[in-house]
Amino acid sequence: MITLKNVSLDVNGNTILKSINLELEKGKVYGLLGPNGAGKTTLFKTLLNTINYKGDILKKPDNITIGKLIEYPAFYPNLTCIENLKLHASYADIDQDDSSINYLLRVVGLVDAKQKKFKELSMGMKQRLGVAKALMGSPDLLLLDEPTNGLDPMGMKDMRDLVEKNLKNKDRIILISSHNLNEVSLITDTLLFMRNGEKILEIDNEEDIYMYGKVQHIENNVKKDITLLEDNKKDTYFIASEIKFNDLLADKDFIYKDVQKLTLENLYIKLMSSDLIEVKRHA
Ligand SMILES: Nc1ncnc2c1ncn2[C@@H]1O[C@H](COP(=O)(O)OP(=O)(O)OP(=O)(O)O)[C@@H](O)[C@H]1O
Repeated sequence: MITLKNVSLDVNGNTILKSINLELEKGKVYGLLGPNGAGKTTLFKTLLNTINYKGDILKKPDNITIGKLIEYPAFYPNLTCIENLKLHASYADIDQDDSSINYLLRVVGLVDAKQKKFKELSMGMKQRLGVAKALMGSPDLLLLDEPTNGLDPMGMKDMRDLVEKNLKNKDRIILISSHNLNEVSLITDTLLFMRNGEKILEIDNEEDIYMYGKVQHIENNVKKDITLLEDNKKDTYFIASEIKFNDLLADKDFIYKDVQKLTLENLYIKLMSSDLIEVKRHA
């Protein structure tokens, strides 16, 4: 488990990350969504401890290992896949013999291309080699920053299968950032929406349809199955999966108004183009 408490970053007076609170649990895949400049890559860098942030990141156990694919995968163009991975293993002081490197190449579907030079690989193959590098040492936390960037639909599906079948396991936390909402919704357990350096909503990724509207009579009760959102503190809104919302309708203590169905894309647009932000609950 990794806990972020009030993680913030200011650079030259600009807020890059704003008081991020987050709990990452092992066995789960998290999707990080947000527009260009929202702070997704910077959040990865705080987890990697490569930038000076304020706040705390608590890791249990504290020797959690991290694998990363951040920005464009960097390899030597004239070396083969296998040579690149061996070189990285020696730089990173990770004990990898030939059979474990071959195993990694098999996991990412590159075993037939292992003697190809990096510069000869397709974009999708390069990304998968980047994943193989990230997987070295079987990390507890895997950070994948836009792993489907530049991939065609087949490449995206390959990456999705790779995450679901080979990367996800009960002991690992996976955090994936992407601009591709469909991809993210297909492979993640939890969606994290970021805007202007702030985590504005965290929601279980259960369905493609979300119910959204205003909610009243929430002050004295805490509804577990809805996420409350505030818009400039004028009104309280809610967001819930369709199934949960149908259960909630039976509870007459709550009044829901202006309810509409939103696709993930519509939800994203609404969150990014308004002041909506998740309300902290009093548990
Ligand atoms: N080294 C740096 N110095 C100053 N500002 C930076 C630095 N790196 C990033 N930023 C700024 O931090 C903000 C967040 O950038 P970041 O790369 O984390 O966003 P992102 O959500 O990953 O965006 P994208 O979707 O384009 O990858 C941006 O405004 C960016 O200009």
